[in-house]
Amino acid sequence: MSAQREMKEKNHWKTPVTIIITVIGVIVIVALVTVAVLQNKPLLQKYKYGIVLDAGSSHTALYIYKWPAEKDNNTGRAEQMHVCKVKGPGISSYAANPWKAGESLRVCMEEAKQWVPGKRHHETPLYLGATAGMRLLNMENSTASDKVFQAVKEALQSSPFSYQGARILSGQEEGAFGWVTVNYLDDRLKQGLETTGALDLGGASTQISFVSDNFDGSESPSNSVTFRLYGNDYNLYTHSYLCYGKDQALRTVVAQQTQSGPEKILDPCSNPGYNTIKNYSVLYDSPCVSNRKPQKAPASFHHVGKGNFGECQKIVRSIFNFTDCKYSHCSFNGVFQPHLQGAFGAFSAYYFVMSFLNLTDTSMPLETVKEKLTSYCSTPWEQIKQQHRAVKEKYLAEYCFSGTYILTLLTEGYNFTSESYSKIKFIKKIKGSDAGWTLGYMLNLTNMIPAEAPDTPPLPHAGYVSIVTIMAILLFILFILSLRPLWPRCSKLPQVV
Ligand SMILES: Nc1ccn([C@@H]2O[C@H](COP(=O)(O)OP(=O)(O)O)[C@@H](O)[C@H]2O)c(=O)n1
Ligand SMILES: [Ca+2]
Repeated sequence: MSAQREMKEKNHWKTPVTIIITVIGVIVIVALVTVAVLQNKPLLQKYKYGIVLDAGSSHTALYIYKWPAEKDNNTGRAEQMHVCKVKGPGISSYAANPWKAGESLRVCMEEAKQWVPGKRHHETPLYLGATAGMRLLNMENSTASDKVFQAVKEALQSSPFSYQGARILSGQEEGAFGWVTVNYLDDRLKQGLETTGALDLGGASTQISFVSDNFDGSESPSNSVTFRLYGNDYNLYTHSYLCYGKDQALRTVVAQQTQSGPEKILDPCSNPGYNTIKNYSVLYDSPCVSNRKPQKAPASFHHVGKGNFGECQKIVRSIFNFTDCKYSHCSFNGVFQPHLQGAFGAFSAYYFVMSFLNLTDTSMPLETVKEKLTSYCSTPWEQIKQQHRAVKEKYLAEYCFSGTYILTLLTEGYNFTSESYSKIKFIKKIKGSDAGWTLGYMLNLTNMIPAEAPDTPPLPHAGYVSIVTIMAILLFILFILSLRPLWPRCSKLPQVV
């Protein structure tokens, strides 16, 4: 055999070896990179679910949340998946027939079964939290309140979900969980960023919650809520004003006016031309106004609109007590409040009212806000109705009062100045989830926000993938080099002519 042929045969044998080595090498690289890519990343995203019913004074809403199941508690944010508005009034309105309170929830409970996958039903926690409407009913008639809870509990327990209880939230809880929701959705807690204050306006109570550098809780411990979240300590100032939700405040303002002339009131907070007959017993059916009830009241009164912002604001002011304060600073009614600090998110009725009145832009000077309210209040009732045919008359009739109340509460009650007012954002949702106490409440009860910061990996996921890829390629090159003695020495081959 000639030297040339021998060489060729050797090459024939070596080519498949090289191919096999290359294929194995590629497989190893692909396998290593795949392992790196899949590290911590579930192949199929599975979700967990949680349900919270917000039993407010005016209505009940059922919220369904979902979050990635495979991830650690502290990664993958929980988000709102669906909301179901319960038909009819809030559960406290069923004091006379409690079973109807339970019945009212059934439609939304059925809807929830469609949204949460069947095999997750039994492990999905279900909570109901009641706020100021039930706080008032409980004060007025605790037996009726217990019966409403019994009915609600039975309705919820008959669902396939994992019922975790129905209870009245304290004002502090309501305020604090609203703050947790806003800051959680904004990713401020995990990143240890400066937090946003929370302003919640309900129908029967209103809450203000914020972190202030000069508040340590010592001056008024009842306003202090402490949290340790993701390794950061928060000392939150929070207060809930019972009877200062917009529906109870309106009741108080109307009741205030019936004291001077019980047959007819000429109300500056209602549009001119507004004229209805209202029932006294309905107006006074609340512990917020019962002390204002006239001695000899007729069965009904004429509620006539006058439409005057300035006069309306005077009456609104009169429901606040600005004089008594035993602390260094007070908001109103002798309640301690530290200096306002930072940005605020204002949600629930703050948002509904201000968005209707086109007043959500807080860069607008307070003077302009007043001018716009003056104009809305003085618009004839017939014109208002014609311009907003799709809006419920009950809401329409109240916007002059509600706008005036919000402005007065913020600027004179909480002491927002023209500068700090511009730091308020009127919001409904953050990243698709409603602002409100429900999400914060669920995160707390399911221990989804850890007290300590998660052990952050020294490198982000992409870093691991790059390093493993580079190492795999280097290993492969080394391996190929180690096989050098077997390489066909092409350059030394004699030229075949
Ligand atoms: N579309 C809507 C829905 C609610 N609202 C008001 O938002 C408030 C919600 O209060 P709520 O029922 O949560 O009562 P609280 O128990 O929180 O005091 C009520 O005053 C409703 O009238 C509104 O102004 N527009
Ligand atoms: Ca509420």
